Amino acid sequence: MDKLQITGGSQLDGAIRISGAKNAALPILMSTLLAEGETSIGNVPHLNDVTTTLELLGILGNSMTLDEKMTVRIDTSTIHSFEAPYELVKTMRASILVLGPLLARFGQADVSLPGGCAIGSRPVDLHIKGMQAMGAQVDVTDGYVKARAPEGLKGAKIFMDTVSVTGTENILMAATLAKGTSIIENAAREPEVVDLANCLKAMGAKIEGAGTDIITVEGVEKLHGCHHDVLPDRIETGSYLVAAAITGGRVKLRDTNPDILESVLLKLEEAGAEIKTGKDWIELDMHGKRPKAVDITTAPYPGFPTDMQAQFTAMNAVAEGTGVITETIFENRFMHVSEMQRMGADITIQGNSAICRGVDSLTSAQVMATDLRASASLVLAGLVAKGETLVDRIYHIDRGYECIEEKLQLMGASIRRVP
Ligand SMILES: CC(=O)N[C@H]1[C@@H](OP(=O)(O)OP(=O)(O)OC[C@H]2O[C@@H](n3ccc(=O)[nH]c3=O)[C@H](O)[C@@H]2O)O[C@H](CO)[C@@H](O)[C@@H]1O
Ligand SMILES: C=C(OP(=O)(O)O)C(=O)O
Repeated sequence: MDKLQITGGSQLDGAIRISGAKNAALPILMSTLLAEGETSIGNVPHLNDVTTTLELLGILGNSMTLDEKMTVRIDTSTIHSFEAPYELVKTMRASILVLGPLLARFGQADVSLPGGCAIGSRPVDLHIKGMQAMGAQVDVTDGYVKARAPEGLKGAKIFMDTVSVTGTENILMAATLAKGTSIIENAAREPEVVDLANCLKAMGAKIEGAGTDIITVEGVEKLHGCHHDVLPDRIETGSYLVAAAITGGRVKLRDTNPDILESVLLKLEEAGAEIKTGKDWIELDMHGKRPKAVDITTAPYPGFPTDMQAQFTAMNAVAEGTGVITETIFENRFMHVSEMQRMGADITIQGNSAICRGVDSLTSAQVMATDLRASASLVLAGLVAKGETLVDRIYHIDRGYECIEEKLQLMGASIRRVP
């Protein structure tokens, strides 16, 4: 199994391009199931989760082509299966996103239950309640969500008890082909939900309010193919900004969007970074300084993203002063802390908070990644640790970071993939 070997100590300095967002690409690729004819999706990131998604769409019977620029063309006219099997769902929870589109267009969907994962229990009850509210018969048996709506779905008013990103996306996709009007209240406002809504609108869907907490959908009879480019990955962007900040370096990130990263940019400024932005670029310069510790509380968008929490924990671990990180979205998202402690970090967990007392330096160790962002945070810690850090189980990283070692090398990091 591959590992990442990092020799700490280089101050990063360079410019790189940001890829399309994993968390937008996955629902958007799933949304092509709703469209009759061919849809093409551009700026798709080259990630393991994308490969899994294409594999799943292939199992359902779609014909697909992929060019060297990562534009995916999907033709749904040959769909012949309505089942997302356990083998794929267990490697990628976002597979649950086939539920809404298959049910809305074909009146049936069998999706393996994703189950829990390293960061928490992650139930899908809100997805199921949404489909039931639209008139589907849903049974959870043999480890599968089995949903039927032979007469089609009906528009409904749906209140989300908890703000759920993929829950909102699943219900939004289902509502596009339901008869009548659906209103999703307490909807997720994440930019990836807006990007999905924009793609659905290009297919002919009637949607208002995406990006607010009330989304209204007027169901239509059919959706058609379209072209849509996936928005830039704000979490990849944030991760490389922290990589520059933690090493006292500087970076210019291109093909990104500063407008969807406000909470993260403000925290980096509080940590002492100088930040400049343009329409599609961000420059961060730490001027060789050590970052100052910051307090963070994760929250749904526009709050501070839980997917950036581990990276800021790494930065606080070597920052000046003490920073408190509070995780409010997932119950078990501090798996990186015990690995950072093995590298000499002074972090204590109290309930859902991590109290980080910045140390002068970390020391290298062999560490193990437990989930995607935990893995990224260990790479960041490795960039400033004395000696050679070896990050194991990097298949987690390959789920969500395109060519991470090449991008870090371009910024001057000493990192390589080893067997
Ligand atoms: C593919 C994708 O886009 N993944 C993102 C998505 O995950 P995902 O959409 O799975 O996360 P949710 O927004 O649904 O989870 C938010 C909270 O709601 C709870 N919940 C969710 C659904 C449900 O039916 N019942 C329920 O109780 C979850 O356990 C969690 O505590 O949003 C998360 C929160 O920003 C991010 O960390 C993930 O990177
Ligand atoms: C938790 C994440 O992804 P997923 O929901 O796909 O597990 C993530 O992107 O950090």
